[in-house]
Amino acid sequence: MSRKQCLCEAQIHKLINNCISCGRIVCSVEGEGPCLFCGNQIMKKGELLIDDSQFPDMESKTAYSKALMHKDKLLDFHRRDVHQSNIIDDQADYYQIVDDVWQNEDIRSQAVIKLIQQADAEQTNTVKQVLDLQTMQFRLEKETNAKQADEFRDEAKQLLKEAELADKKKNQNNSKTSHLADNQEYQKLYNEIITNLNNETKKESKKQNNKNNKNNQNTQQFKPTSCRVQFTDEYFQDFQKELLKVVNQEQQQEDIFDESFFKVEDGIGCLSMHQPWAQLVVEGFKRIEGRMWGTNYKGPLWIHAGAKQPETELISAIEHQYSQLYNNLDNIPQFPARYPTGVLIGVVDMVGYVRAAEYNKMVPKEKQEEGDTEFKFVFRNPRKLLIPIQMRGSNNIFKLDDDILKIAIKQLEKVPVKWGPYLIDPKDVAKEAIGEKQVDDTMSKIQEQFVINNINEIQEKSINEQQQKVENSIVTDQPQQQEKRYQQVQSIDSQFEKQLEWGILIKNVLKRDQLVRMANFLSTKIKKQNNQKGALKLSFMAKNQLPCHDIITNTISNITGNENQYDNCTIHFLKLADKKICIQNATALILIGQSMEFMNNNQQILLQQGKVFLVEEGYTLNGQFSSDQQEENLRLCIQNLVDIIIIMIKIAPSILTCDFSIFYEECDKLLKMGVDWLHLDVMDGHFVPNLTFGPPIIKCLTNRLQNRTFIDLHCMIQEPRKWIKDLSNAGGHQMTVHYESDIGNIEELSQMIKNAGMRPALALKPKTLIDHTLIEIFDKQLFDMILIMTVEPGFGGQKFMADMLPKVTQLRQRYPKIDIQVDGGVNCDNVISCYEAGANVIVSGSGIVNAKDPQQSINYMKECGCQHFKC
Ligand SMILES: O=C(CO)[C@@H](O)[C@H](O)COP(=O)(O)O
Repeated sequence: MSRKQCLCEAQIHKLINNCISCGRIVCSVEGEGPCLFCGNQIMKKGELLIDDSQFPDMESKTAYSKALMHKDKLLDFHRRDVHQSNIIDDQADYYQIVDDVWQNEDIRSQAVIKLIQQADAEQTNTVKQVLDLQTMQFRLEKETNAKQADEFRDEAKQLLKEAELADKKKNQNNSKTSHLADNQEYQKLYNEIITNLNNETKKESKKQNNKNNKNNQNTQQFKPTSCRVQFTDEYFQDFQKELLKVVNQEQQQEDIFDESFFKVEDGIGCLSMHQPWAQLVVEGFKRIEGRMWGTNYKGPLWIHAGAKQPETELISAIEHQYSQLYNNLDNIPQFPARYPTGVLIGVVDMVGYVRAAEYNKMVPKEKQEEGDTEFKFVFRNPRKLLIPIQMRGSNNIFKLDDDILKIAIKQLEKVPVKWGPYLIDPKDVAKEAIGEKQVDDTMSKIQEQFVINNINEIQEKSINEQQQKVENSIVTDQPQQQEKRYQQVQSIDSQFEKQLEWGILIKNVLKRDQLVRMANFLSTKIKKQNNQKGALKLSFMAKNQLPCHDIITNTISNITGNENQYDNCTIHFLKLADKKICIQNATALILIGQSMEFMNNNQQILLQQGKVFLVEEGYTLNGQFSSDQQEENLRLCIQNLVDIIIIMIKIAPSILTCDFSIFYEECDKLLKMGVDWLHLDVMDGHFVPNLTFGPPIIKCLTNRLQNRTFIDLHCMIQEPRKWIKDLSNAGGHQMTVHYESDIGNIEELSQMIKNAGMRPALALKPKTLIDHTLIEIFDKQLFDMILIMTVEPGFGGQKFMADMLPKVTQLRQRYPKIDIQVDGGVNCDNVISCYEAGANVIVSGSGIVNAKDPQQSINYMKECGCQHFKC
């Protein structure tokens, strides 16, 4: 037969061999000779490429022949005996029955012969063209050998059916028969395999035991494997057990638990997740994450949202799932506004994990948020990034890049979580082997928690009802009656104590005298708290909602006597226990129930437990609370506070006119006078005809200032994007770039500044008019602040250009909330006109530094601002 290409892969014709170059399966139709695909010489079966010269010594030659013998022995064992066990595996789905080695050999081989005959007949198949004289048309007719091929195929099919039936029958009959017991050679081989497996298993379990600190081998869990194995006699049941051990070892490698592998050396871990689940984690909805692998990693775990864009339908479905999961709680917060992809989005505390079996016992089915995964990671304390940071993800838990970490920490926002219950107690997490008793304990704890939660809900409801009654009885706004209302509210105290471990930050609503009264009111509550500490702690622990939010807000409404005012008021409950906190520019801060140390202008103030302190707007407090929490917590906490503070009026002295030989001392002096920001003018000698300083000098200053103030960088430089990273590293909090400089793609530039952890701001020179292009830019909210220059940039001490103020007015009308800064020639004589135009951030160099009494100038500027903005 001449050589022809054939695609049967030796399923129909006899196998010659595989091509060792391209892997083609060569059948007898393709025959020996060069491979018809790649041209490489096809070796015949049994032919070896290895010659004696490849064995340097006798020893390796003997080893090689021994290996060959061993291979033959195993193949022999496999060929002759394996059919006695019925092994079903996934591969079988992909192969035809003729190729199925597990089938009855005799009948199968007859069927194969028939198929070969059929194929050969088809090979020589000829088709005749026949002219139909009736229709006068040609038709095709098969020659007799083709018909014969059809017959062969039918016979083969029949035989294969028989083979299948015979195999089934045989398996049924085989169940009680030992097939190997009388064959000593096989018995020996079997024993050999079992001994090896046993040794391997012992070694492996020892390793596992050491690693996981397990003492009890019996706690190892065997899991079903992808290969279903059914053995039919006792003898093979032993074999099965041993085999399962091996399979389980492999399985355990898949179901990875390797502490060293997932330990993020010297760094903070990050986990990549798909949206929308990732966002739900950092916004406090998703508290459990299921994985097929385990890890002992604990502590802050950053969450990266993978690049895959989630479908709208998927988002709705998952949001629906979570609203159901929380039983459509009334106080369930809004679902995330955005599900960004390919970015770092926040951080949670990884408490540990629970295994699937424990999870199923701990959490009722309807409350389970994770499906069929072995390890359930337990998350707490979610914090989200105000601005997600673009980055790539990776597998498993990977180390977060230090640079990204630095930036990310600066802009975290704490997420409220108390509205919904946690179903797993951290104490029950990450126990390797949980005994029956422990499980029971855990169950009772959870049941207890459910009960307590329900009681609390009922109590809260009744308190709210009482509160409502009190409110309804209020008819006038006379001060005495207001005072009476406090008294009434004070009497509702059963739940109130819950927030005594908390601080409250009230922004933008109460006047100073109102705050003092509020503080006094809360003080009386604290006194009560001191008398009943133990009981309070318990109820607080069991409660999973924001403590007394309604009571506080209602009290504020009562104090102000104006419910609508509450619309502008933001109240933040800050959990202060065990936290170090540093505060800047708080409107009002009432701290309750904690001993803390503050530093105000280098003066240490001890805030004692049980007392309330009020921090007025404009004050800059810096300091630390004594605590044994990690440094990390401190930084996160600082950022949480800084982020939630509304910036109203800011006095930002320009230090251009100060004495640079005592740079730090000059800044320190200004800070002690109560200024809000430091405005640093960075000039490059190109964009403006003056040179000042750059990142190294800024860094020296910020190092000494130790994060005491907000560093406002006014960059009068030609290529601002070149300097973003350096300026951020130098300690900048805000980077103002000039519209007239080489900004390139403005959206990209703004994003780059945000990514570097700074607020982006845009400055306009006096000659730049606010046109459509600029309005489009500002409408996109690319910048947090707009700087209207009221002098030509480059030098301090110039004359204020009042004709720039209409620009400020124009912007304020369109953007009521944005920060608008004025810079150049601003002093006590013109500051009111700046406020009136709508500016809220005042840069003043010579107006403060060269003033007769700088402190007085600062105070005056502040007072005018407060009066104008009624804050
Ligand atoms: O950016 C600049 C000048 O380019 C300003 O920051 C001035 O340095 C402000 O100083 P005074 O005009 O208030 O003296």
